[in-house]
Amino acid sequence: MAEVAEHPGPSQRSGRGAEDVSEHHETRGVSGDAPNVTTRTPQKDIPQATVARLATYLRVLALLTDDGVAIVSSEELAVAAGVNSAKLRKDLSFLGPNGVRGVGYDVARLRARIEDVLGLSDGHRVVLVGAGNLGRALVGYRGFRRRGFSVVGIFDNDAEVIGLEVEGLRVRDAADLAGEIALLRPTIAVIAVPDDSAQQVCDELVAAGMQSILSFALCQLTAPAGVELRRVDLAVEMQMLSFERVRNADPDEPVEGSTTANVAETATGQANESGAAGVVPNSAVPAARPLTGSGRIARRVPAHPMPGPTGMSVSGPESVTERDPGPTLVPNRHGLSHCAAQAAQTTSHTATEPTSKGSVVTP
Ligand SMILES: NC(=O)c1ccc[n+]([C@@H]2O[C@H](COP(=O)([O-])OP(=O)(O)OC[C@H]3O[C@@H](n4cnc5c(N)ncnc54)[C@H](O)[C@@H]3O)[C@@H](O)[C@H]2O)c1
Repeated sequence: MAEVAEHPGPSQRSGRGAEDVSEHHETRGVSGDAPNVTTRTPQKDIPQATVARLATYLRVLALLTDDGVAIVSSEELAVAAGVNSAKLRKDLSFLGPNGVRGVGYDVARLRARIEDVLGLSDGHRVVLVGAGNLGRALVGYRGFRRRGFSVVGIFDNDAEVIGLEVEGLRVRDAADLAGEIALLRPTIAVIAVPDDSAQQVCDELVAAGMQSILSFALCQLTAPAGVELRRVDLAVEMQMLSFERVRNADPDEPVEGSTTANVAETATGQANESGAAGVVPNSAVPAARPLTGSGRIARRVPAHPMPGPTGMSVSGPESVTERDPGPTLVPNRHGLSHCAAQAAQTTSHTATEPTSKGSVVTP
């Protein structure tokens, strides 16, 4: 938390910018003076981009709590979250009055309020289907539990995997999915099976009553209306980084061991010095640009990044500034042909793709 303390640090006293918190004052929700959350903000009124940023604020608030910080100003919270303070105040206005003019936000109360709005107050029970490389890494990541997501069941259909213990959980037989889900009462299901099994698993989860499904399969899945289906593709995140890296390259500034021509070749997939299309030798890779560069991702990085525990990062700034390494991902051994066949019929929301209204548009 040293980063927060330095720029300028949240404290037990009111911080700079605390007076700004009075900008948001909606009549619904809790009063700034009320000790308890009594009224739910209608979640449907909150834009999805704001929801994604609320999750970021929540992460920052959790770290502040860990550090014993009781009050934080809007400016301090904004810096730590990597957004500008006006946007933060606008986001928090959806929660109703929370801050106190000249004082700031009560960290515990704001945290509880955001958890309430995000539906996290009671935590979530998560089941995961596919106890392979990815599934085991996800189950092994303790950050989920810290953030209210407890994996209560893990399933597989491989006889050699069923019965194995993963992080204290016995891998259950996927054939028993429906009955086990009725017993386990999960609120979220995660799909980590190969692409050619993903739709079938999705259908089984829906049939078992699951209404919130997160899929790591690369192919797009379909589900009935009323089922919230989100997809995470870390490769898309890296493709976006790749794009930003190329876009941020200054054509007038030669980079050691490289030329602007190299950059252009990388972007277009044309042959470079090595003679291989789209492959650039290490020496030709341009140096990283300063975070203050003109690129969209670079602009979203906080001036003073705050590391913190994160889960499957599908959002903006925190994915650049994580403290915890998160799950270790192992390359998939399956092809993509199945996905291509399904690409035409999609209903899933893609958490990481730029076309989504999802969390990629965080600050
Ligand atoms: N979105 C991402 O960023 C990302 C990253 C890595 C992997 N993936 C995807 O995650 C999936 C899993 O990858 P992996 O490397 O863990 O694969 P893996 O082969 O190591 O594990 C897959 C597991 O699923 C099980 N399985 C297969 N069919 C099943 C079914 N019908 N019901 C229950 N279990 C079943 C297998 O027995 C195996 O244990 C793949 O689709 C991969 O493309 C996505």
